[in-house]
Amino acid sequence: MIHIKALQKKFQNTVAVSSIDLQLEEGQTIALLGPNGAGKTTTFRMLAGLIKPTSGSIQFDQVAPSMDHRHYIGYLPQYPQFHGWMTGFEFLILMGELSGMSKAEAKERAELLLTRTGLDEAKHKRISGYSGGMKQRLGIAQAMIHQPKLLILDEPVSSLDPVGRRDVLNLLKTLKNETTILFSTHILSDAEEISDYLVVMNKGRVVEQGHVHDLEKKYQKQVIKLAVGEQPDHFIQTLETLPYVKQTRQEGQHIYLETTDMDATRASLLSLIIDKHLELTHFSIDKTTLEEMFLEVIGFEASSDHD
Ligand SMILES: Nc1ncnc2c1ncn2[C@@H]1O[C@H](COP(=O)(O)OP(=O)(O)OP(=O)(O)O)[C@@H](O)[C@H]1O
Repeated sequence: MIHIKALQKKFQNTVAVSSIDLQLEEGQTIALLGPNGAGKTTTFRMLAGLIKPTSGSIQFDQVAPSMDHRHYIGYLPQYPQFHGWMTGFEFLILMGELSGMSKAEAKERAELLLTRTGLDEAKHKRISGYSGGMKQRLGIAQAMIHQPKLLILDEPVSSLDPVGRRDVLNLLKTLKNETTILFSTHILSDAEEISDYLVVMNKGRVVEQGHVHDLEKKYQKQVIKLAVGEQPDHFIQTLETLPYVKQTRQEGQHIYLETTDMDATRASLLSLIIDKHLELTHFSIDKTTLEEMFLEVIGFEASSDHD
């Protein structure tokens, strides 16, 4: 649906986005992840048609290259501006009219979106009295006023308190079925919770991308944590000879054992402990999270700077 090819943006001497290639599919919720300065906002501003790429191309399947693709996109900037003296209802009607609707159409759409975003009760109140979460929900309603096919949200939950954050995440979950959503965040658990596809950027480049479940499979490690009544360093040598054991490490009295086959390793480990009459004082199974994937790909990039 969106084909991004060799997209680059330079600001004087800063390369904000460095030749990225992406294919984004219709109907998905896509999270763009990355630390500060990764190039997320710059990528979004190019997609939304607010700034021109230095080179490369963005092609929308449903929009002819000669056409303005902006009607196709709803955009919520990282720091949205509102007229605080207006009510939420007035603001949405104004935004609808600015996007080319008649007053009657804009009113109807505003009513609908205020209900969708849970702002019905506050619709005749001034925006200056809205909480951060309410403003962000109003911002999402504004981005959806013209029924865009693609909703681009720049860090929609970063500045919110836990309640506001939860409200916006829940709203995004309900919007998933009606539009393609592309949003940025540096909080991986938010991305994991609501998105189907993850794109990780660092220093202007895409360093990893894939469907959430594929990335989980690729990066999730299965780890056994155990403690036995024997010096761990001695026991570790025996553990390393077990099949499927990939890596072991010791932290105090605990041994961490990474395996490629949890069932087989658990069985052989427990029979080893019984055979050797060892006292098992701790046994648990952990899975690493995508958080570690995020740190790994970001960390890898950071260290490659020193090459
Ligand atoms: N208008 C500009 N002029 C000069 N440099 C810019 C401009 N906009 C962005 N940059 C630089 O481009 C790089 C990428 O910035 P960008 O805002 O796209 O990152 P980001 O991933 O959105 O970061 P954040 O999470 O902090 O919002 C940064 O080094 C930033 O300083």
